[in-house]
Amino acid sequence: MNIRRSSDHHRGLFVSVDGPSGAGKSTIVHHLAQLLVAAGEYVHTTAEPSDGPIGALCREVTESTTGHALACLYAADRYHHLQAEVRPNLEVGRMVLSDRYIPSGLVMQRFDGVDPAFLWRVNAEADRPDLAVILEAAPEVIAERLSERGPHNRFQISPGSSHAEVRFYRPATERLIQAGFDVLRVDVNHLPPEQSAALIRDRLLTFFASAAG
Ligand SMILES: Nc1ncnc2c1ncn2[C@@H]1O[C@H](COP(=O)(O)OP(=O)(O)O)[C@@H](O)[C@H]1O
Ligand SMILES: Cc1cn([C@H]2C[C@H](O)[C@@H](COP(=O)(O)OP(=O)(O)O)O2)c(=O)[nH]c1=O
Repeated sequence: MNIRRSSDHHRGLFVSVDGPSGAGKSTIVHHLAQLLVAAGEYVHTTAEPSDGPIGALCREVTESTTGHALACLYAADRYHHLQAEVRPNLEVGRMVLSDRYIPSGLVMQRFDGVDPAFLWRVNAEADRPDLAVILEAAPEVIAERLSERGPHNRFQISPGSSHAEVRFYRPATERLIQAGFDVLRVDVNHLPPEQSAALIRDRLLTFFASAAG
């Protein structure tokens, strides 16, 4: 099934995938990329923090820095990621799939008590994705997946971190919808990652259908 001719040279679509740590973002982005390539798309997968210099700094200082400083640093990485990697790929017609984007910036720095209004402001100039996917799951489900995988940093080690993350995602998702973002919420409690990816692919198909029609 060829959903769109890649030679059309249209701007690609920008899709972000966020959700609590352990929900399955990386796994789903991997499957989604495979499905889109099989459908004839050129796909560029990426993640935040990015592979660029500011992303490296984010990873280096996440354990030793907190609050507003870290919020600004992740936002700085986001603006640089857009300029250096996301936009250039979109411009040549590739679909860009980002494992974490603005929603993570609205959620994670709340662990350090940063005011949601500040997080919104510092991210306000970042490009709006064509589709912002938010994976949703019960804290017990993601805590279980995280304990099998192992924590990646301080946001994932405290026993209540999964509960807090799920709680922070609710107002962040509502804020995005209120601001007019196209949000797709996917309940990943029971779905295997391949099926979640297929659901997102089907939603993207509707974009191509409406662009063609
Ligand atoms: N739908 C699913 N059902 C069961 N386990 C899953 C599912 N999605 C992901 N996993 C597992 O959960 C763990 C976390 O997945 P990962 O994709 O790394 O999450 P994230 O990127 O959201 O932190 C991995 O060990 C992965 O294999
Ligand atoms: C994009 C972003 C990520 N982060 C954090 C959340 C994650 O703990 C970490 C990304 O590390 P990563 O190893 O990719 O974790 P995961 O597999 O759980 O996504 O960066 C922020 O704190 N703020 C942000 O804006």
